[in-house]
Amino acid sequence: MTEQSYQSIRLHLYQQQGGFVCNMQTELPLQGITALFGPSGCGKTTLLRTLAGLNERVQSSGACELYVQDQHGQWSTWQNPEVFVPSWQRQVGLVFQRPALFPHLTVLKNLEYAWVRVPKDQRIEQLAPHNLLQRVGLSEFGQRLPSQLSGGQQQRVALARTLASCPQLMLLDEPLANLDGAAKAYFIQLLKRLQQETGIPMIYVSHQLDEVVQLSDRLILMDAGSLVNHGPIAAILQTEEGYRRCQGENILLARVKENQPSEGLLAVQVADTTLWFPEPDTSLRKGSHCRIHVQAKDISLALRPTIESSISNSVPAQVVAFSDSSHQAEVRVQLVVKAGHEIPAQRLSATITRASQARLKLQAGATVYMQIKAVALST
Ligand SMILES: Nc1ncnc2c1ncn2[C@@H]1O[C@H](COP(=O)(O)OP(=O)(O)OP(=O)(O)O)[C@@H](O)[C@H]1O
Repeated sequence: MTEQSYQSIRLHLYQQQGGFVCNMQTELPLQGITALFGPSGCGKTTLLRTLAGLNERVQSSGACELYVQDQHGQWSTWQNPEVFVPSWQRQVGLVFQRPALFPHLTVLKNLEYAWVRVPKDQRIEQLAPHNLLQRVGLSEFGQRLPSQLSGGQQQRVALARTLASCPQLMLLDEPLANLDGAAKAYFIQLLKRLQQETGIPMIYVSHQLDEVVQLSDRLILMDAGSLVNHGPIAAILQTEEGYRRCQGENILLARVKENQPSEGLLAVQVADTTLWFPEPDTSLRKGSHCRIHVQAKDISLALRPTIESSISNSVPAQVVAFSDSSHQAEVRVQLVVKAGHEIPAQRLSATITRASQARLKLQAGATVYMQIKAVALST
């Protein structure tokens, strides 16, 4: 929808705060949703605040050079020893853990507050307050005060208000942290849809791996103040480092074979196997590539293809190795699904009990059949 969005960021940040040292030097493409993922205290918020223009004082205790590339390929400076562009001039939208809405303004007026501050020639009609309220499913709630909404609804208003400022980049700091299961699931789907519809790149901070894997297209792995790796999430999970840090979550690359809205089922091709699963998104076109998410605990292993089972998805794979899981009675089986025609061989993990490992006499090199419940798969 928007052609006004930033393309990439170039950053060199050196910062000491207490005993913590943040040292990052990178160029980050801005495409789709990028998750900043790493353990607590690794510097995710520090990086996000720097991008947002909330880290001006770093120049006195460290160094920061930050440049942004616009849609025409032009670079401009956001921060260096001579220049500091304040947050409000960066055209970035911020969403935090708490919605921070104006309590005395109605929902609609909260959105209008952001919209009227956008210069007329920079406004994107689809991001006008009424359109946004509809997009976040709150058309009926425009005249309510924030206090008359649930926490999940308030967070949707906060997201809509940020979009109403027509930003060229969205920065989100754990926006799901205070939401319960149902509100979280709704928000994840909403965020994915809004990103695809608006084309505005988003950088999203989280230390919840399942959230990150469901939501993001790209992943930045962080640890102890450094960037460990970054790239498309499926590629990162295939690296040794990504696999180790993201154990328990799998992304499979697949090609859409059939999308049957009447039965609500999607069929995708992975290597020579077809997987079926319920998928609400009927916009996925036949022949297009997609990514499938499945947790290691939702994959069981069999030595032969099973018949007469409610589990219809069975994918042949080869056992590569075993690694310990967090529970002593469990083991993670590293598997490789053989290459398809267009998609390379893919590594993933299944969690089973040690008792099952012994019973099946599983060893490296064995061929197994991964049984995956359809309801455990999602795009
Ligand atoms: N104002 C400050 N003064 C001193 N140390 C700070 C300050 N702000 C943050 N830190 C330290 O910097 C480190 C990085 O903090 P940051 O908030 O960026 O981490 P994070 O990865 O976002 O963590 P979390 O996931 O827990 O939110 C931490 O060790 C923190 O204690």
